[in-house]
Amino acid sequence: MASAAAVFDNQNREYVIVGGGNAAGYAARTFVEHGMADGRLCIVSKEAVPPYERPALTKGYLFPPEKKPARLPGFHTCVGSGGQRQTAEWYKENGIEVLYEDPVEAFDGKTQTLKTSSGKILKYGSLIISTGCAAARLPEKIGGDLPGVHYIRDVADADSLVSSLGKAKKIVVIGGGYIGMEVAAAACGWNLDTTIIFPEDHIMPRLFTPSLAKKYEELYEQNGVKFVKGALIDKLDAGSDGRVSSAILKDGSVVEADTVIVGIGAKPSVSPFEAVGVNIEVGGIEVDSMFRTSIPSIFAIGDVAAFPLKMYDRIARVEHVDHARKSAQHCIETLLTSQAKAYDYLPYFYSRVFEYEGSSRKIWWQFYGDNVGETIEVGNFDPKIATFWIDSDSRLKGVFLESGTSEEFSLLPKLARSQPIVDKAKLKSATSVEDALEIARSSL
Ligand SMILES: Cc1cc2nc3c(=O)[nH]c(=O)nc-3n(C[C@H](O)[C@H](O)[C@H](O)COP(=O)(O)OP(=O)(O)OC[C@H]3O[C@@H](n4cnc5c(N)ncnc54)[C@H](O)[C@@H]3O)c2cc1C
Ligand SMILES: NC(=O)c1ccc[n+]([C@@H]2O[C@H](COP(=O)([O-])OP(=O)(O)OC[C@H]3O[C@@H](n4cnc5c(N)ncnc54)[C@H](O)[C@@H]3O)[C@@H](O)[C@H]2O)c1
Ligand SMILES: O=C1O[C@H]([C@@H](O)CO)C(O)=C1O
Repeated sequence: MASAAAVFDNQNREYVIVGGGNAAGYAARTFVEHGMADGRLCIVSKEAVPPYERPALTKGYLFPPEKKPARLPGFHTCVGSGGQRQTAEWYKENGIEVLYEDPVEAFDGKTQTLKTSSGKILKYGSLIISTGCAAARLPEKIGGDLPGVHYIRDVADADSLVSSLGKAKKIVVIGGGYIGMEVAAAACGWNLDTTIIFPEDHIMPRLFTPSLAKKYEELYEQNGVKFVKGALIDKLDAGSDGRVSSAILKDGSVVEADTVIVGIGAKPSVSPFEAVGVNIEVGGIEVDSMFRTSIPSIFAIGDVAAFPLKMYDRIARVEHVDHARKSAQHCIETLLTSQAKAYDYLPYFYSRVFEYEGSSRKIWWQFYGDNVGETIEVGNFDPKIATFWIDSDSRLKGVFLESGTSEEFSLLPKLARSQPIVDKAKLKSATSVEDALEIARSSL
């Protein structure tokens, strides 16, 4: 590609964002807010549509047809945080060039050029890598690519899943993390026979305590969902029609299924940017507190960025939308204003399930901070429950709340950010979630 830039001089771009996902949408907004988008910004996207709020794909998108599912253009960024809906027209009106379905396949840092799959050569002034993650897959040799086996990362995946759900009777969900929990709850809305299979002994092992997980598992069981815990998949088998027909577990047991949804984690999409510098511990492109990589004028944001999590003094990758939004805003603001402001992120995760009309119980939870130290759980899940993570110095490090009011939820980031010393005995003796939150508030 060495001479490409000279040949394709008309392909010069001042700012290029690679990846048209959640972070890209918020980055584009920040360019517009600073009057720096018009004729100067180009987004190179693998997908066929402008950036959208990815969380919707395992929530409103999977409502059954009669329960008014969410569809594009309804949830383009930045509506998820109460902002403007940036449709394809919005990008045009703001003079932003978007190349659709044309992923970047090659990168040359010396000549500052990118090559897309259609063969376009783009020379950039500044490059923002926002390629996100891709779903981890089960190997092809154990049936990971059989018809009827689904992964869910983008709207095309979600469309394919919806068409399978319409015909499905028995579904198997592999993985007990976010996708597993959200897709299994969605399947209840379609009245499908649903089994979740995962290797750990409880759901959401990265965040939930065993006791918290038990409450949610019971709710899923009341909705008819079956759990197979501590189990690994040996292979997925196909029926005579070539479609998946069962999951065979390592212990030899067989779980029948006409549709399988795999949610076994995500991998940062670093290719073709490996040379920019990959962090070996957490994966992803390594950046500093202003999202600058090791190469001048190249930045990385969102799921793919391995950044300094200042509060906890460690390098982290965060695969959640709040960080995608905030990292995008922070990176573009510091880039365009030359303000040397360090990103100081407070981790925030949430989920909402059983939201469809007619569901017997909606659930919605939020977590802020770090889930380290001992835990104190308050409440019976009727509907509220709270968990507090407290370190050996009695500092509150993390807090989880189910079914809070907006006022209660707004207390959580204050607590997790300031990490007050709490009276553990008093917190343990709290008679209700409201009481526990009041005790925590009074320690601020
Ligand atoms: C189904 C689902 C539900 C989720 N729900 C929640 C939730 O409820 N709450 C929450 O906090 N988080 C949730 N997340 C996580 C959240 O969506 C991500 O953290 C967020 O999308 C990250 O934004 P991003 O821009 O970094 O990556 P993405 O949004 O994944 O965007 C990356 C984009 O880059 C494109 N791309 C990749 N490689 C190339 C290339 N070489 N050239 C061009 N384009 C490329 C991809 O196709 C994609 O469009 C969910 C994720 C999924 C998959
Ligand atoms: N509400 C949310 O924040 C939300 C919702 C959906 C998706 N997401 C994001 O989407 C991405 C993918 O989600 P996910 O649920 O797949 O990842 P995850 O990391 O939350 O969960 C993966 C789960 O897969 C299981 N697992 C791992 N390896 C396995 C294997 N070989 N066989 C069987 N099971 C295995 C484990 O039970 C683990 O909990 C993540 O980045 C996640 O943060 C977030
Ligand atoms: O952050 C989110 O954005 C979407 C949706 O609210 C957009 O309309 C969604 O389901 C989230 O959790």
